[in-house]
Amino acid sequence: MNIAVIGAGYVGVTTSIAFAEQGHHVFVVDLDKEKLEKLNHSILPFYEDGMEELLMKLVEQQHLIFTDSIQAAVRQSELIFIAVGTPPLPSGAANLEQIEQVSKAVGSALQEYRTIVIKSTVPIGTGEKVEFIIKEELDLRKKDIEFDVVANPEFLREGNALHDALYPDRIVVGCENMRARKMMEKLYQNSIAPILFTNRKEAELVKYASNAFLATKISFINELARVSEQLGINISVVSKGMGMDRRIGADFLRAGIGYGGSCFPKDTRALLAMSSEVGMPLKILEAVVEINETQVDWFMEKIVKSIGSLEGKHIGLLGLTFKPNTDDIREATSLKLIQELLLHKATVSAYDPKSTDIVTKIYPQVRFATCPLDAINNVDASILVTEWDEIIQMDWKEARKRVRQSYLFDGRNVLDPKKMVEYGFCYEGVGIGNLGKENLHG
Ligand SMILES: NC(=O)C1=CN([C@@H]2O[C@H](COP(=O)(O)OP(=O)(O)OC[C@H]3O[C@@H](n4cnc5c(N)ncnc54)[C@H](O)[C@@H]3O)[C@@H](O)[C@H]2O)C=CC1
Ligand SMILES: O=C(O)[C@H]1O[C@H](OP(=O)(O)OP(=O)(O)OC[C@H]2O[C@@H](n3ccc(=O)[nH]c3=O)[C@H](O)[C@@H]2O)[C@H](O)[C@@H](O)[C@@H]1O
Repeated sequence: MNIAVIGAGYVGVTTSIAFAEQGHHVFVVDLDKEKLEKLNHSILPFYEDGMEELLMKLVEQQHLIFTDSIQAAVRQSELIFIAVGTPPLPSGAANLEQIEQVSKAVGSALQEYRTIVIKSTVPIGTGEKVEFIIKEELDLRKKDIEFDVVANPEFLREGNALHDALYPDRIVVGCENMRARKMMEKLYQNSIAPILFTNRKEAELVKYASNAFLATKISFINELARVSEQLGINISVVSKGMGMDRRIGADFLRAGIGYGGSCFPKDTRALLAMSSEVGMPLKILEAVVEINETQVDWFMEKIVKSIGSLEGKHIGLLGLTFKPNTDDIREATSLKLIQELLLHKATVSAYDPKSTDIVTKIYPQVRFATCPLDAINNVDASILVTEWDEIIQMDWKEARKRVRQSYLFDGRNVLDPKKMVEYGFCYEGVGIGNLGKENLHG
């Protein structure tokens, strides 16, 4: 099929590559000419391991065409995917400006029947809104052209994006009639993933509910970690025990210094705003957001409790991105942590394999190291913020020799506490308590 994908962000580019890899011809549209130019030269606008090679192949085969013309893409494609951003407004609600702009442009480009598919994460009722805007444009042009609007939310994870787009757990398609459903069945006819057909609003809510539920698992375990610590219980063992029950599931039960990224914080707040708008604010979600927003503060309290005033102390941060295998620092907990450390008048060194350039611009006061060992050279405390393999597997024995004081805070519970104590660290995780105090003055 010929497919247009509007918006060349993480989702637009990844789904375009996945469709092209499945044999479709994809026109990728964006307003950002510089981005299009780079994509044309097989340079991704974000870091995702292994994706550039595939991009290069598909560009060479002309299965992927990059353009700034919505008109040309809409005219040549049977399916039009909308994958633009839906960033948060100050109220927490989603900003639909990009969606509205694209809907208008699609309305003014339509010449014959098209199925328009919303891939972006959008508030309940956006399908109707998009339909209304397109209809309005057609009325202005005095054209009576038929079209359908479908909701087909995306569930990919950054860092695993291509795999998730090619082999999703499920495909959710919200449509309002058989014609649209048939188009979507044709598109996904070779997919091995189960397809759930719903109405449009149901599909829109499945997306928010899924992200909110995953965020709930994280905040649940993070709050429980605070309690475990008081009780002298290791939360990692508790997570393991809970996760062995298939009804609960082991994923998203890892305690840490909080979730970040471009989606969980944004989507939980947007769902809260939607629920409040209909007079039913989701109490659980209010708590989920609050726990996440205070997790760094709680972690900072632990640090201060252990090492005392941070004034003049040298702190080394390991990892800055909101999770490993991405260069994304949107809503990364590292940013709040740096801000707090600087407020406490600490000196901060940091290492990250991918995001140093961006963070340098935000915090020029921070010294950016070239490798993990360099980041903790002569520090009073080391903090693991993002669980990059390179950081987990660094030479921790050597690391112990480099630090000035042996405090080690594991913000992701990924290091082996016993080994760290053996190497001479005083180790503290999230809900794991404090081990190796005897190493403090060694
Ligand atoms: N980033 C992720 O991992 C995931 C994101 N989502 C959702 O997908 C949507 C897109 O997310 P991202 O790709 O991260 O967004 P993004 O903000 O990185 O990219 C959006 C792109 O749309 C382009 N754009 C904006 N207005 C346009 C217009 N009028 N015409 C053409 N292009 C236009 C922008 O230039 C930009 O390149 C959001 O709703 C997000 O919540 C869903 C699943 C995963
Ligand atoms: O809507 C979206 O954009 C996407 O949001 C998340 O994907 P992503 O933000 O890429 O990253 P996740 O792997 O979900 O991690 C999010 C945050 O939760 C944290 N996390 C995750 C798991 C866990 O057990 N504990 C924990 O603190 C991570 O460190 C990270 O900061 C969802 O997993 C995707 O399904 C969804 O499509």
